[in-house]
Amino acid sequence: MAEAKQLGGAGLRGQSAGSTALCTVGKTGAGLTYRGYDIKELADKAQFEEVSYLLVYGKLPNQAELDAYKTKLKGLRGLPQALKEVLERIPADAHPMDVMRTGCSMLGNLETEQDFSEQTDHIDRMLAVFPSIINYWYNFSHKGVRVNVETEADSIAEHFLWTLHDKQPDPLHVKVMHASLILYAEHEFNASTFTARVCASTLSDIHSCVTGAIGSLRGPLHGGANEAAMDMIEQWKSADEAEEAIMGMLARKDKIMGFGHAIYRDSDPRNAIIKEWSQKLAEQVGDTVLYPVSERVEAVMWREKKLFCNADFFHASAYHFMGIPTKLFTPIFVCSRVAGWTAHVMEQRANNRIIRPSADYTGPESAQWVAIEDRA
Ligand SMILES: CC(=O)SCCNC(=O)CCNC(=O)[C@H](O)C(C)(C)COP(=O)(O)OP(=O)(O)OC[C@H]1O[C@@H](n2cnc3c(N)ncnc32)[C@H](O)[C@@H]1OP(=O)(O)O
Ligand SMILES: O=C([O-])CC(=O)C(=O)O
Repeated sequence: MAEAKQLGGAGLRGQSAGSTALCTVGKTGAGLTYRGYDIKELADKAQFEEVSYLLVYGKLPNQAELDAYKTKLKGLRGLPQALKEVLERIPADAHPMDVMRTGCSMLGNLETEQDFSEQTDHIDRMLAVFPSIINYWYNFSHKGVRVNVETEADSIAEHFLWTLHDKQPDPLHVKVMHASLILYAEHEFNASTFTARVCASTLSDIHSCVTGAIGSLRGPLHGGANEAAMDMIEQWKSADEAEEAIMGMLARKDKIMGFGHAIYRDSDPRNAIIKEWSQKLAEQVGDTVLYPVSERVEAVMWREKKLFCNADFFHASAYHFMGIPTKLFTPIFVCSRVAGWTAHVMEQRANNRIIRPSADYTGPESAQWVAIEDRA
């Protein structure tokens, strides 16, 4: 394991803002772990529901617990009529992350958390219904179809793909979705999780915490990078063309989306895992362009800048190969990260003090009052 990145300067980098038992990120000797379990082992061996249960309920479920949990989640996929009506009014050209934000917020109006003792029921509900929200809106606004969201799918991974394409998905795609949802589920005090914790620290309700977190995840420096990476790589018809374009972008000091990380120094452990799945999917669809382009961009970025792919970069091609529209990439991140966000909300609530840091004042020392008619 490489040394931890030297952290300092702006963006609260390197400052501890609290403690957590949920996750280590880039910790020497540990890397990325969820409650002590290595990410590679989880992504290889677990279903997403085992991981969401681990995060929210504090332990890996045994078979009976997993079965009961999945049955419960399956029963929570339906959309209330009032939420369907709201989704039907959101235009096709809306940003899908705005749809998620509104969907979560509307759910909070219809099924308000009245007391923190209800928190796990609301968390289970959000995990189960978020894929229904985005795919109901997508199918209605783009195809005029009111898709059935009460599918027979065995898992959240399968339910997402089933409600997107309105048919039972390819088992390989379901397997990849499990891995993807696991990789995205949790990442310590990243920007969106910190947003959720700040909101939780005011003793606000769980839908407000998650709605705020969705807003933070939307930005291209965070979750939105997977879509931005896709928009970039699909422009190029060959690896050579990609290399030339990347060299130009670096010369212009453009940001290359899907590269770099606030904490990791020389690799993001999620990349190797999703990259392997992207390669398998490329073989399945007979791709000869997108995967080689992605690999070349990865090589050039490392050669030129020692910048590495983060979790988002190979997610772009992997999702694309599964027929997922680019605009739905970041909402999938929401369907996964809601497990981590809400586990953090529970952790914050269990040992709360309102989060309220200080600022270094940089304004004028003292200003003289000027009457409005005398102002320049
Ligand atoms: C799931 C996730 O949210 S992962 C993150 C997804 N975001 C992206 O992929 C967006 C692209 N990446 C970035 O903007 C950044 O790497 C961030 C936001 C992830 C991290 O930001 P920081 O911690 O401030 O980056 P860091 O301190 O390592 O930057 C060091 C230098 O590398 C540059 N750099 C970092 N990432 C990139 C990049 N992707 N492309 C080009 N240059 C970069 C920075 O501009 C900086 O240069 P400077 O010193 O001349 O200003
Ligand atoms: O940790 C971060 O800053 C961003 C990230 O990779 C994530 O949230 O998954």
